[in-house]
Amino acid sequence: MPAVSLRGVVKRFRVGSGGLTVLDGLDLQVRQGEFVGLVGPSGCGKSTLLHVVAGLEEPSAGSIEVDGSCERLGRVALMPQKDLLLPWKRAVDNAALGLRSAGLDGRQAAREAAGYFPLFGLAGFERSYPSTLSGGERQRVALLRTFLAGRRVVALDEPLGALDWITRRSLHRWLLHAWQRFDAAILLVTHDVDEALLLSDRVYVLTPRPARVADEVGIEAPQSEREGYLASQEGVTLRNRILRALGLRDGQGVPS
Ligand SMILES: Nc1ncnc2c1ncn2[C@@H]1O[C@H](COP(=O)(O)OP(=O)(O)OP(=O)(O)O)[C@@H](O)[C@H]1O
Repeated sequence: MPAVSLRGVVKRFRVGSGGLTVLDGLDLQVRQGEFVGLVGPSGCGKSTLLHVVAGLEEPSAGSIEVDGSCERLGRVALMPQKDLLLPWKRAVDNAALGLRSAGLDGRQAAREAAGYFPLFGLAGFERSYPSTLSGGERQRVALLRTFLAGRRVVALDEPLGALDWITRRSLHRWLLHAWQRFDAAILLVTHDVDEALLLSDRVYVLTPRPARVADEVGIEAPQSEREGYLASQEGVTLRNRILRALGLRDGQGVPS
């Protein structure tokens, strides 16, 4: 049974006196424990897709199942694009919010959350307030909070979008650790084709709004060997295929 299954999903919003079709017959699947990337032009409907998967929005047509159930609320941990930490709570208490949403009391949740700080490279920062953390550290706390919600499906909306590439590369490592440790199915929205290729088992490429699947690309090489793979002829060909599906010509960034 797939972790996430979308069949013919359509989403329309009412805008003024008219309607705006954002998702237009999407078929998409995420297997148990799979890491799936989602790339597409700005405004094509990626966040809307995650909201629909998480049960925050209902589709106008089509069907969605998470772990074989149409009831999605409470089955998906969503990290929205702007996932702000609560400034008045220490890092450990921010991370513990994930566990509290899973039903643990405050003290127990904080103790358990603190146990994961070393895994996320956050040892020593447990009692720090968000304002004193770097951007990368804050995102790691937010990622930890998301994983600690204990859901089998994790939906991440551009979690690293605001960070520089060096910081992002180190966070890719933490993200892959967390994926393995929590054995979750991940749906990751990113603008960055290289990020999608470095992390994902499979990448869905979406068309401009209304979003449809323009291409679906599987990546065979294990994540630990991706850097080398992406520099190989096969990796370059795959990257160019995604850029073409996005309407960009062979890495030149020129719309075709
Ligand atoms: N609640 C809503 N009501 C009306 N229109 C909406 C609503 N939510 C999203 N939209 C519209 O749907 C379209 C897709 O938005 P969405 O945020 O899903 O795109 P996106 O691909 O995530 O964009 P970006 O990559 O820039 O974050 C946009 O045109 C947006 O204005």
